[in-house]
Amino acid sequence: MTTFKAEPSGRQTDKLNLAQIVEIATGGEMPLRFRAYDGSTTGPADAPFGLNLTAPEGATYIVTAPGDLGMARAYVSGTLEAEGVHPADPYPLLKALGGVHFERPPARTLAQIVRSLGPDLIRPIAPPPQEHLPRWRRVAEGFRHSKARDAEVIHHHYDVSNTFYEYVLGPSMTYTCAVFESENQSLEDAQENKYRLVFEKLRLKPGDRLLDIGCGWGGMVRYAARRGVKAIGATLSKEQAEWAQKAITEEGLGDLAEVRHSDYRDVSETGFDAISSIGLTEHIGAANYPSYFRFLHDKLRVGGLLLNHSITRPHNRGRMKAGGFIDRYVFPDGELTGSGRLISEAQNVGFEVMHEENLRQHYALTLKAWCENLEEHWDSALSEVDEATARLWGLYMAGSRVGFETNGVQLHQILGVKLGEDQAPQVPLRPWWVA
Ligand SMILES: C[S@@+](CC[C@H](N)C(=O)[O-])C[C@H]1O[C@@H](n2cnc3c(N)ncnc32)[C@H](O)[C@@H]1O
Repeated sequence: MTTFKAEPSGRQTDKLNLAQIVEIATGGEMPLRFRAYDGSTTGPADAPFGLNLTAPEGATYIVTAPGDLGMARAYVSGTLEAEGVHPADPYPLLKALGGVHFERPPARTLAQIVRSLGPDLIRPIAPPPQEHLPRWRRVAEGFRHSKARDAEVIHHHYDVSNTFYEYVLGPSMTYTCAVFESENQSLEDAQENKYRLVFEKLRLKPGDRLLDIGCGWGGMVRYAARRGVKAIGATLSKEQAEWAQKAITEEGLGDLAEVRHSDYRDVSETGFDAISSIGLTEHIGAANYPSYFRFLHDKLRVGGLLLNHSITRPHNRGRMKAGGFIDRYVFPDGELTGSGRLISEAQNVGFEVMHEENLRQHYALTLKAWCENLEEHWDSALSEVDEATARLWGLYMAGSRVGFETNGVQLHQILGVKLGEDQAPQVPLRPWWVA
């Protein structure tokens, strides 16, 4: 790779073309082919993947919102085209870009860039105009996670189209990390493994009562009901609840299973034998962890078990918000912390934490399978959602896969048990499930 020189043109007064600006932004280590509408090019000409900046609008997105937000806006607007990859799965391109250190250039170089782009490009610009990509209002901490705001945010992500999710997720309609016995196992089998693992960790048996919060399309609820467990699921997504109730009826599980369109905080029943929370914690915000775990503790009988399955950070320091385009377009208000923080918060309300398991490699495989599904059903998917939405989903799933592979994020299952006043042990001596 060539090494970037701070003054590629030799004189600070010279105007830079778009390729030179990209060279500066990537520290001279552009691993992809890059070409722009001004005719300039950079990066290795024989690289298998490339980026093509087709219009000034794309340049403006990139320069006015530095980092992944601007790139993502340009990409979903179609003014930054990826070459050599399918839009359902830009993973190879993102993986190559993952090695680039985007550095802020020195002030004089920045001034030169601004001069080069000119006032037309350095101007405020609305985000891509697609209606389905609302620009999320930033709200102050105290207003995030009100029931109304959470309902709005969940509606945005989950009520896209059940059919679109069927294409991406496959028949299990499970939108969380699967558990793979081998890299070649099918997604369907791996999702079944995950449900079995949760079911067994929770020591469920016929006649028990399970509460599944953030239940999605009801996969866990139906798995448990098929095995004689009375299961209630709660989801904030109306479309999910309708889909799940229909599936419950069609399978003849109506006596045992129920999925409600409801905030988990509105579940009034108590005395559950077990609670599963699979992919919900990411949505609730770290400030709410104490009330979240206290609520779940209150809902269990003594000896009842909680299985908390969620994306985590690999450490317990620093910022928790996803930031960038994920925060703006995919999971507004989502927050991640390390598993240590989740375990502490569960312990602080009285759970005895018995076990934790990190499944990060499994989430990378799950995301790979979702991208493959989207690619296979691309044309049909485009009759359900517009192309910008489909491209956005491909981008965020492939980017998340890179995140799990590079340990930017992890996935933890945490198992806790509610003790009685005497603090007596409530579970067998050794783990009772097959890993
Ligand atoms: C990533 S999905 C996981 C769905 C499901 N557990 C699965 O594994 O497929 C997250 C779920 O959390 C739900 N959710 C988020 N906030 C919620 C809340 N406050 N109350 C109830 N459900 C919520 C969403 O509606 C969605 O069903």
